[in-house]
Amino acid sequence: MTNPVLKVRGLCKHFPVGGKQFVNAVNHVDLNISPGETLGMVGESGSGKSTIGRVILRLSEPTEGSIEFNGQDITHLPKSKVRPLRRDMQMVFQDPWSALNPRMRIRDLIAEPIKLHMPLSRSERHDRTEDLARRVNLSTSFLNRTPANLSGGQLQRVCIARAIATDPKLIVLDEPTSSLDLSVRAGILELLAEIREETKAAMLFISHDLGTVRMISDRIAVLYLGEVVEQGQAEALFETPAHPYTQALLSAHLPADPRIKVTRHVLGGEVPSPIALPPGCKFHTRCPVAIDRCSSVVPGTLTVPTGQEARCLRIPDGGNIIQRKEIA
Ligand SMILES: Nc1ncnc2c1ncn2[C@@H]1O[C@H](COP(=O)(O)OP(=O)(O)OP(=O)(O)O)[C@@H](O)[C@H]1O
Repeated sequence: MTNPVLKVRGLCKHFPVGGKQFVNAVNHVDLNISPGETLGMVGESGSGKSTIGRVILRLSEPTEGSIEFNGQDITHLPKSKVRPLRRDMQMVFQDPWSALNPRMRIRDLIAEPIKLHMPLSRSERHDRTEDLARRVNLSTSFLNRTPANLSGGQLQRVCIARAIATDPKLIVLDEPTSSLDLSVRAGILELLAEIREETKAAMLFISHDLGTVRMISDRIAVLYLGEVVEQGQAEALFETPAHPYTQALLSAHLPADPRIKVTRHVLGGEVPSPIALPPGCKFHTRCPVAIDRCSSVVPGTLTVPTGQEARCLRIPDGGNIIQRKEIA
């Protein structure tokens, strides 16, 4: 097996919010991403997706746990030593308009990371910039324009060109298609898939949209209140979701097709506050199949027959038990 590009263990991020209170945004997360692999991370708003992305790239400091990048422990690396690593780990954000300096030409925006990290001559940089524009299917006629003259999809292509400019080993994409029109999303996803094939970069693809995540991911991690409740191969996770939360997310997302026989789980109640996390399983307050024990016992991680890892006390009861209870 190839060594993972990214190995995260027991990662926690707690934001102090006055007094002795903390927002427990990320709680004991374990992740691996291999070269050429895309890990999709899904969860509702506030589940900690963006925070994980930022902490992994050391844009935000971890509270606990470890982050290994390319075999190097970067958890506590001083900022001065993190800076040169930026060449190898890049990020693409949701909103290309605010990610790009509106006063710069597209040419200079794409050349910026090259200038910062690669010892190339002026003409080599020029060639590389044009080559990058072509790789993201952006006409080179755009290069002398400023962002105001491009559409959202074209600007996101510029952001992707910047992200791949230095041949990074890891790219974190935080909702990269969410601000774009439906009609241009598929094109951006195709581009990302091509780039992954070409470059073998590891990708962490963050999205609240299951359909998008399914299209691009090899594996998927499902987050609830800052915790990975289920993680596994995309196919297995979509076909036979193990955790009641994954089942609820999927059934909410599924089209009403009478040929598909699934139990519909509709989640009741509110997401608890990350300042006062529930004891036991954090999902028990909304779980359709919770039993008394779930409110006091923290479930460990176990592997189900279809390969996913899930944290749920009900799974050892035989898995199917979760499917059986019909919630209207
Ligand atoms: N700087 C901060 N200070 C305090 N709390 C924060 C801070 N940043 C994030 N949080 C909190 O941490 C939790 C996780 O936020 P995060 O943005 O990572 O979630 P998310 O899953 O990316 O949500 P969204 O899809 O809405 O972006 C939320 O409760 C959020 O309010």
